Amino acid sequence: MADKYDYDLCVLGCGPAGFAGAMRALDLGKHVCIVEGGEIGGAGIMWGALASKTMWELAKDYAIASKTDRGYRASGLSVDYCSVRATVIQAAKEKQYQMLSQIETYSPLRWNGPGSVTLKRGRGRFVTQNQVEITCADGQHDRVSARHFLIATGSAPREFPHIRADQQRIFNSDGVLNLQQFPARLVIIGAGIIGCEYATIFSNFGQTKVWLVDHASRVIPYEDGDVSDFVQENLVRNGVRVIHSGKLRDILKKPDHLEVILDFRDGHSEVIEADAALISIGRAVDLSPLGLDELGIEMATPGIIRTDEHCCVRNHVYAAGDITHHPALVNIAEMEGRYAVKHMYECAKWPLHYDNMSTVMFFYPAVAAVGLNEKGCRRRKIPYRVGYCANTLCNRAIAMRSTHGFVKIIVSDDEQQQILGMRAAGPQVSSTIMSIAHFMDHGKGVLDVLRSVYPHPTITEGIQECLRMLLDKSIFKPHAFPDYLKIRTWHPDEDDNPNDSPESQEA
Ligand SMILES: Cc1cc2nc3c(=O)[nH]c(=O)nc-3n(C[C@H](O)[C@H](O)[C@H](O)COP(=O)(O)OP(=O)(O)OC[C@H]3O[C@@H](n4cnc5c(N)ncnc54)[C@H](O)[C@@H]3O)c2cc1C
Ligand SMILES: NC(=O)c1ccc[n+]([C@@H]2O[C@H](COP(=O)([O-])OP(=O)(O)OC[C@H]3O[C@@H](n4cnc5c(N)ncnc54)[C@H](O)[C@@H]3O)[C@@H](O)[C@H]2O)c1
Repeated sequence: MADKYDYDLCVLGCGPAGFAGAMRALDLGKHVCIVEGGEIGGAGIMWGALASKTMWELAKDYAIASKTDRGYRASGLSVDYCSVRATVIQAAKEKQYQMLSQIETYSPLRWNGPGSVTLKRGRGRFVTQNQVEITCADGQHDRVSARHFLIATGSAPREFPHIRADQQRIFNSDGVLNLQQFPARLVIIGAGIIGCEYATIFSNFGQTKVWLVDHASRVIPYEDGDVSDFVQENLVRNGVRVIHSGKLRDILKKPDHLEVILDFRDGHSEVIEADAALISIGRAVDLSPLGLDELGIEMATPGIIRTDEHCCVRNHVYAAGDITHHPALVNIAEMEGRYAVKHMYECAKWPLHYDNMSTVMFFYPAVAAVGLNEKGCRRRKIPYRVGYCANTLCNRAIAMRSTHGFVKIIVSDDEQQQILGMRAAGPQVSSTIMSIAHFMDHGKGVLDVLRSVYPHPTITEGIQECLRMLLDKSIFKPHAFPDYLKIRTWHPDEDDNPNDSPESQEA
């Protein structure tokens, strides 16, 4: 093993950040100990990204199977929550066992190559600069020492101080799989990504009356107004009742129902009777169990761990993933975990950068995002042009009978027309977003993208047509289809039209 320490690297947490970091250290021939106190895969697998996306896929398939506008109709369609839950758990376990299989493949008990991976189950806490104490589920303690540490212990659902998620009737995203059946009435508090995703899932299954409440005046309030409106319209079309500017006062547990009390800015209150409530008001980090004071790490703000641009907290201690307070995404967690290890062993080839990180929001239809939106450009006073093409004109979307969606591309308002950001909604956006993210990473403009001709019929042709439109060369013309094809320009010295400005929408 590694000189005077048990291991070269000890990784706390085996979610996306910890697992990716450990595997990169293995590539570099290091002996790694992973300490995991809960489920392998963390929020990336069991109660977060993979589990919720499995449920989203099942719900979407069910909604499509329920359609009656495509020349055929399914009969005898039925769904029960226990079967859905079993399928979701099966999917999550599939991934967990892939991770475990790889860990065991590189166990020092059987792998003789350079480096190894050892998994220890329990919650880790620093007891000295180079030593962690592990508390196992049965109360036993173990200690490991290492030269370097990667803290990747993630985040947890943010809670209301006065309302506990009992995971029986009041849930957060960690407990959704505890439901025993589809609730007849579900109130979701928080209309961010998790709230809108679960509102989509439960409304797609069609068994639950859903309310979606937020204290802001829009759903996904950090996106541009037109994107938020699009998402809200789809939720409402799916039967979700969206309630804005509602502050949750309390949730009263009655024997056979919940009473959800909301207070509004205009002074009135509303009480909703429901069977279950889901709280999705963001995520928070709890550093207190980690013993960071043993490392002499000062927390200027409670719950915030400061990392430098290399994910380094101090000398031999790094942090990656949700714990760093960068956007809570699997791709960011993995990127940081891998980068932190490369920096530890001085083999990082380029700096970390977060600017063109793509993300997909799993609504109905899904919405994908990369780079700046209009709000971001206006905040930074960047003059821009924005092209909008509705999927209504895209042949592939027409063939799919799924024209609900759009492509919106923002470019710099100069000769180069550098691509600054894109938002897209509709089928296949999780793949199409990357075709633009690559160009953005290389600082390319509209003309660079248009050198390639897109295959037909594909959803990506919407991107091509949108970019052509920004050069006044589109095949279909905004003048002929003003609702489907739009171009806007914005300059910092312009007075915003209050009805048009994405800034005017509350964030
Ligand atoms: C409902 C939901 C849906 C999501 N959907 C998406 C999505 O579609 N796409 C996307 O990119 N992101 C999504 N995310 C976000 C994504 O899951 C997180 O950003 C990601 O999992 C963070 O990875 P992490 O490794 O930092 O932390 P986590 O995945 O939270 O893993 C941390 C691990 O550390 C362990 N741990 C904690 N404390 C200790 C300790 N003291 N000792 C040992 N182990 C410890 C935990 O048990 C856990 O396994 C979603 C999140 C949620 C909640
Ligand atoms: N598809 C994805 O990429 C994906 C999916 C799920 C989660 N995630 C990650 O997980 C993070 C957490 O998701 P989230 O939805 O919990 O957080 P969020 O920050 O996306 O949204 C929280 C929402 O709760 C509202 N809110 C906050 N306090 C409130 C209160 N007191 N009353 C009413 N509303 C309140 C906010 O206005 C906001 O709309 C996301 O930011 C994202 O990074 C990503």
